[in-house]
Parts: sequence; structure tokens; C-alpha cells
Amino acid sequence: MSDFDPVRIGVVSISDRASSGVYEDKGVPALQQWIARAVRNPVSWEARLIPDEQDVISATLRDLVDQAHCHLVLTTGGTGPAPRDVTPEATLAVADKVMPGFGEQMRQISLQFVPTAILSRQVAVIRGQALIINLPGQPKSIAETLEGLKDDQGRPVVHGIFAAVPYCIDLIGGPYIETDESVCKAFRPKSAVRAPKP
Ligand SMILES: Nc1ncnc2c1ncn2[C@@H]1O[C@H](COP(=O)(O)OP(=O)(O)OP(=O)(O)O)[C@@H](O)[C@H]1O
Ligand SMILES: Nc1nc2c(c(=O)[nH]1)N[C@H]1C(S)=C(S)[C@@H](COP(=O)(O)O)O[C@H]1N2
Repeated sequence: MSDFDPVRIGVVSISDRASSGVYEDKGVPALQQWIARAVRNPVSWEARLIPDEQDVISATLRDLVDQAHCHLVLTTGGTGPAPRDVTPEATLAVADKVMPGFGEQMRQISLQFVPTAILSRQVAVIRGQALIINLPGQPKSIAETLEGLKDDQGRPVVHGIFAAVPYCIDLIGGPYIETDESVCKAFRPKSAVRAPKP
């Protein structure tokens, strides 16, 4: 039996073209691959591939939190300025609390990779006992924003946002998430660090 708490994670790819079969969806696999590398807990997945429709996105987020009881939901796509980019609006519509630090940090990280990082309006919110985070649609941006940028020795140049996710989930009453430090070191105040199990 695993020593780690089980975690339920929703991964949502929001793309008109991937959801209608114009191209293969790379969003859900990229999210799952990165989380599988970084998180040591046993994960049960809820995966969705949906178009850029505000009502559909909000309904999917409500379902993942209220019915499927996900502790964390990651979306990819639909954060830009184009008319059909409505993921931030759909996410804010289901929010109990807005967590502006995640969007601010993700844009800082992404500026290390692309000057168009400022075009992403990505947000993060709390709904019930879940954290919902928007990531950009470009599949490579998923690892970039979650993991951040490291130097040649593997030291962080800019912290990825996932470093703050486990403690955020502690604070909203979720499972204790532990990470593989070679991918992403989770930060918690000393008083919140749980002793390793014997
Ligand atoms: N789910 C996805 N799977 C594979 N590639 C994607 C996906 N989403 C985006 N991309 C790639 O990243 C680029 C930028 O993503 P963006 O979210 O801006 O797409 P878009 O132009 O809004 O179109 P769509 O919603 O139809 O994916 C796309 O042009 C595509 O090459
Ligand atoms: N890390 C990272 N962030 C990124 C990008 C990227 O390639 N890598 N692309 C940018 C671009 S070009 C756009 S338009 C916005 C919004 O993308 P979206 O509409 O696909 O969510 O994300 C930005 N953020």
C-alpha cells in the first residue's frame, strides 16, 4: 500500500480544433505526463477535452469539483485575447476565491521563454476544496509554467508555480501532496511539513 495520500486531479484541454478532431489533442497527455513525473502520490485522473465555449468550460469545472471531487484541476488553452479565448471568464464564474499570484508568477516564468507570455490572461481560483489553475494552450507551456526554469546545475532561475500547489491544497483541506524534488520542490513552512512515515 502507498504511504502517500491519494489525490484526484482533473485535466481539461480546451481547444476548438483538438476537440473537433482537426488535430490530435496534446494538452491532456502533456498535463498527465508532467504530473506523473512530479507527484509521488497515487493519482486518479478525470480527463476532459472540450471546445472553447464558456458555458461548457464552467459546467465542466463545476462537475470536476462538485461531482468528481477533484482536489486540483488544471486547464490548458483559451487564455489569450482572441474572441473565442474565454477560459479565464469561465473559471472566474465558478470561483469562491481568486488566487492572483498564480497568474502573475506564470506570466513571469513564461516571459523567460516567449515575449508573448503577456498575452495569456490565465487565472487560478479556489472552488470548495479544490484549486483550479489555467495554463496556456501551447503544449510545451505546460511543463514551462509548472516547473519553471532551471540553470545548468538544476537550480531554479524562476520557480514553477507547482512549488506552491501542495501547500495551497493543504490550506483548503485537501490531501498532503509530495513531489519528486528533482522535478519540483514543494515549498511549505516548516510547521506544515509532515514527518516522513517510518
Ligand atoms: N490541445 C492541443 N493539442 C495540440 N496542440 C495544441 C492544443 N492546443 C493548442 N495547441 C497548439 O498551440 C497553438 C496555440 O494554442 P491556442 O490555444 O492559441 O490555439 P487556438 O488558436 O486558440 O486554437 P484551438 O482552440 O482550436 O486549439 C495552436 O495553434 C496549436 O498549434
Ligand atoms: N510558457 C509559455 N507561455 C505562453 C506561451 C508559450 O509558448 N509558453 N504562449 C503564449 C501565447 S503565444 C499566447 S497567445 C498566450 C495564450 O495562449 P492560449 O490562448 O493558448 O491559452 O499564452 C502565452 N503564454
